[in-house]
Amino acid sequence: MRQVARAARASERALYSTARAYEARAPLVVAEGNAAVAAGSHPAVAARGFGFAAAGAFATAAAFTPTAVALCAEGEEAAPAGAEGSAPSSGSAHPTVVFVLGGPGAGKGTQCSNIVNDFGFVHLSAGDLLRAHMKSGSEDGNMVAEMIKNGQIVPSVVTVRLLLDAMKASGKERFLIDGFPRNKENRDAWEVTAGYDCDFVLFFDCPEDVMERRLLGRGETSGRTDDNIESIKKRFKTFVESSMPVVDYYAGLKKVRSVNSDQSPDEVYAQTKGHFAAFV
Ligand SMILES: Nc1ncnc2c1ncn2[C@@H]1O[C@H](COP(=O)(O)OP(=O)(O)O)[C@@H](O)[C@H]1O
Ligand SMILES: O=c1ccn([C@@H]2O[C@H](COP(=O)(O)OP(=O)(O)O)[C@@H](O)[C@H]2O)c(=O)[nH]1
Repeated sequence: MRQVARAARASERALYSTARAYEARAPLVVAEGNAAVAAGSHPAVAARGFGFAAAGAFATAAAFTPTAVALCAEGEEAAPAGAEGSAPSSGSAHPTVVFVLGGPGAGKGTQCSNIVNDFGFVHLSAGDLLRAHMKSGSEDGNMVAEMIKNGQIVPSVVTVRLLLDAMKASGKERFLIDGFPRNKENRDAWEVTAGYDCDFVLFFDCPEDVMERRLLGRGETSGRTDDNIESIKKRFKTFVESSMPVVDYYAGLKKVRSVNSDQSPDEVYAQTKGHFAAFV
């Protein structure tokens, strides 16, 4: 444990210099990133005061990764992911966060609504937040719109800020973060910016042909620019190449609670709620 803590502190010092070097190169973006940090609720993170840039996010995330891993390793030792259905101990220093992952159309949103009703979680869909942001007339709205249509992953600086703002605005302590993190950069940025990792990942496992049928059905009424066959194919590719490695990463940490979502909604929920027994 001491070794891990030392490694984390060393990485943190390295992170701080990286962030400072970065700040010198991109002051405007860091200012935006700091706004995101200020919106977050974790004091240790606010004290660090660093930011991400849309343009440089990928390179920067790579520089941050050792810290994220060190902090994660430390967190794991201090607060293990726990057995099925276990809740974090009371007095936890951070909110309860469950990342809800699964392919497009796997049924994440549908099941999140059920969990909200029964277990008092707040449901934050990263996709819904991005779609609202895109329609809000924001400066980067066009970029977000284009990326969603093409099934690409919006830079973390945008998504993490939207999520942390929404969490803060809710004033609540239990969150289902639906459809995020979608790649390694998202995951690293979350952990560094929020200052803590998720409690566990709820993963909906569904075959691609089933998801495709559902999405085409949803597309008849959703009005979404990406519920069409061309965008759906791109989203599947992004899911396999970028998002599944995140699920695999958490599986390696024994943090994934998996549900077969190729069943009726009621059957899926019967399995899903078993993972939340500790939150009644
Ligand atoms: N278990 C299920 N069986 C059949 N249809 C489903 C099931 N779960 C969700 N759906 C439908 O499939 C579509 C995609 O579900 P949704 O919850 O929006 O998925 P996601 O949030 O993973 O993209 C919606 O039209 C929804 O009503
Ligand atoms: O953290 C996120 C969540 C969503 N998206 C974008 O929003 C789209 C729709 O995501 P959502 O979760 O709403 O729908 P799903 O693909 O799961 O049906 C994705 O394809 C991405 O383009 C993103 O970039 N980052």
